[in-house]
Amino acid sequence: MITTIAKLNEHIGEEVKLGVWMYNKRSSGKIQFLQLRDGSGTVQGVLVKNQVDTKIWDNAKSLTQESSLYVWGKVREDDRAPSGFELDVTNLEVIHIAQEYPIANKEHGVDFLLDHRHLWIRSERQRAILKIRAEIIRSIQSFLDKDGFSLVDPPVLTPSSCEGTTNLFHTKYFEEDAYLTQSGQLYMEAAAMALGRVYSFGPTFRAEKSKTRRHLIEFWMIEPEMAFVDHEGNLEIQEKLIEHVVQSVLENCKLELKVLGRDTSKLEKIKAPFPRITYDEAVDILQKAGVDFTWGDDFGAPHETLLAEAFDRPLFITEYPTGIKAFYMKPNPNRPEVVLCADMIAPEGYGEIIGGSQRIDDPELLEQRFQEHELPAKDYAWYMDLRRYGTVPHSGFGLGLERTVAWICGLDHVRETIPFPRMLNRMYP
Ligand SMILES: NC(=O)C[C@H]([NH3+])C(=O)NS(=O)(=O)OC[C@H]1O[C@@H](n2cnc3c(N)ncnc32)[C@H](O)[C@@H]1O
Ligand SMILES: [Mg+2]
Repeated sequence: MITTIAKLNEHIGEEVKLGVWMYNKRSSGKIQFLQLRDGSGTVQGVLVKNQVDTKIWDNAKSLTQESSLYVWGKVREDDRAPSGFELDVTNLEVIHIAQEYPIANKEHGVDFLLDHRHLWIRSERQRAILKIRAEIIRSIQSFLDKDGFSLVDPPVLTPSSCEGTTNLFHTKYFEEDAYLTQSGQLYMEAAAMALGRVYSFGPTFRAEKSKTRRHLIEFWMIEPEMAFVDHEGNLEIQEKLIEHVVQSVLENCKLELKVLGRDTSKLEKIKAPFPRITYDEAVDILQKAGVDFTWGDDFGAPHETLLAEAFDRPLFITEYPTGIKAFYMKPNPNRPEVVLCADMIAPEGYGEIIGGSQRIDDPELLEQRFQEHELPAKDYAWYMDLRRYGTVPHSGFGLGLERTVAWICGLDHVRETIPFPRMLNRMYP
């Protein structure tokens, strides 16, 4: 019966059949060692010349890197093997002899690997990253579903902006102008008035002409939105969520974290509550550290790194100046020049992974913000209705999936965190 490498522990001593690709091999003349993978894991197939038909031996010899085959063999425990098992091969059937594989088992440049991303994702490292990405998604949804959140899907084609008009992706919607969504938030606010606690999970788009290790043009965001939850309640949900996600990856992705060589002791420390400093306190820290920084400016990556390095878990920076934040953010009632928002800054220099805030729930103030931000009221008439018909205090946040994956995996660049990265000057493959 055909099984998978991940389930070999259920078949110790048994003869099994696997569908695999051979990603490497070595031979001692009388024994061939086939490095096999099937997407669920890797195992070494051992072929002994005098124990199989010549035809099987020759078929094995003909295998090239990434050739596909069925292989039969007896599962044998071997604690020297990463998976704990080896396969004593008794038969094999070639499915396809791969052409000369472009990604040889050696170093390649980033652009070459990105040009071959459709093949690069087969490598053990990239597979490990994508498995951890999948676990992060699973654990986020599990946490939110258990906490009474409902998944709601916002539109991707939208008539207006949410996060400013400088990085909108414009397209045509028949005769009308349309924009790829920057954030599902505004629609999540409508959904929260219907279902209480909701979240969206999907691609979002920012035409940002910035080539940094944190920015993608298309990235995936999880956007929870909660009716009757205030600023502090928002932070508490975020820190519990991140604690749960990190613990889930530590529990369920041990092998993948080992493949990446990730120092998991740093992840073990990620426990709520997370430290909170205000924007004012952050400015004070920077200025005392000799950084030339003016109140009212936004933080850049170096500032976030310096501020976070004093902490071993994510840091909330709260209450930024109203003037540098989005139109929808609720001002602090006692100090209107700052808003009830927070960025969550990951440790180890990974920067902002979450942006969130309490939303303006006062109709007059929101009308005023549309004028201040020169936003066409007609495009937001539906959004104003949320304040005309039973407005309530509500808050939410956007978790950037790729930046979270980069931090938890300990990666240098977000391009490895998404199956097919869209970056400045790259939309292929
Ligand atoms: N529902 C909400 O309240 C979300 C809110 N409307 C929003 O979009 N906030 S954000 O612009 O800070 O983006 C949120 C997160 O989205 C990530 N982000 C934001 N922009 C990017 C780019 N360009 N590449 C990768 N990741 C990005 C990053 O982790 C940010 O913290
Ligand atoms: Mg932000």
